Amino acid sequence: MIEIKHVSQRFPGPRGLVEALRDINLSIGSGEIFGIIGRSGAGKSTLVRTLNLLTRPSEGTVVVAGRDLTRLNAAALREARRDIGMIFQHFNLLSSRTVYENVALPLELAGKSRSEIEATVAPLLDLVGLAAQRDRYPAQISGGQKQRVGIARALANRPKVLLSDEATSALDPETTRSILELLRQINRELGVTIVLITHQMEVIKQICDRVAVLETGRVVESGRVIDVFLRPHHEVTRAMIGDVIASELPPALKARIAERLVAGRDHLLRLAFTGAGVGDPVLSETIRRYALEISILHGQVDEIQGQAFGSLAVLASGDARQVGEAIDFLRGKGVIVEEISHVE
Ligand SMILES: Nc1ncnc2c1ncn2[C@@H]1O[C@H](COP(=O)(O)OP(=O)(O)OP(=O)(O)O)[C@@H](O)[C@H]1O
Repeated sequence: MIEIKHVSQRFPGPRGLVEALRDINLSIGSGEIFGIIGRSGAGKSTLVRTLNLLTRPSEGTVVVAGRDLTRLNAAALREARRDIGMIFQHFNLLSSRTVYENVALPLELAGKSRSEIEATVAPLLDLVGLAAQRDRYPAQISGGQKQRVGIARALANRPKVLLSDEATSALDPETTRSILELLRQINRELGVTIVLITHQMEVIKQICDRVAVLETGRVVESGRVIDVFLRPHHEVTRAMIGDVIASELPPALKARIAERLVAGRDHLLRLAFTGAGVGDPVLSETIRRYALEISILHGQVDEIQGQAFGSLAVLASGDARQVGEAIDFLRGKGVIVEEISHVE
């Protein structure tokens, strides 16, 4: 549905060119919920603006629903943008218009008749749960309800793609969950492809099928959400999924661990497991079988789209052969084990 090929974006800055996006390549399938996550300044806003060509990339192509947006003239681009709905962090509603009139706006701009507008807007308000609020003004509804209006408005032109730019960042956790639930329902019922730009891993965990991690304008990691959680490669990804990585341990502990790693009897391991493994006593069984001493440095149990996921950082003491056998045993039980050789 969306093919981003070799997209780079450079802006003139006070100290020369700023490379906001560097050779981005992403392929997002029809009906997918795809997350793009990154820290502040990573290039998320620039990427989302490039996806509907609000910003023209310095290089590369953006194909949405079979059309290369970079090759269209202004009129054709306006037409192509009807396939792309967008929702925003601050909702961008018109305060002088009611809920109904806000949702109707894109249809008015497209020259639809009053009856066509009513026939489209009424079911959309039902879908987002705002039928009873149709004559209220934005100032008279909650933040979550405002975002529901934003979603209904974005769907008015029956887009194939919905772009969400930090749409839940201004909402409390419970409202965030309900908005994400609504987006998932829209994805399933209407088949709309959704691209979510966010800095919140919670958003990715709750509804995304796949994720790309953006850092200094590059995609540093991408894949199925569960796979990225199980085997994060990049430090930024680890930090974002809340994994305590060696470099984030308290300095005094880090120094002690570094000494113990050098001495050779200790091994710093990251264990990750999913599904049934989360409830299994596999670690205690390993300790018993291989006569290891294990100190747990950090642990978390989480849920990714309803699937349990756990990760642990442990220091295992024992001779190299014992530890090696224990690692093989854990891997045999479906645990993903990574040995971290040094702490900096
Ligand atoms: N119009 C512009 N002119 C110059 N530099 C820009 C422009 N837009 C973005 N940048 C720079 O590009 C980089 C990426 O910015 P961008 O706003 O895309 O990041 P972001 O990931 O959305 O960050 P945030 O989460 O803080 O909004 C930053 O270094 C930013 O200063």
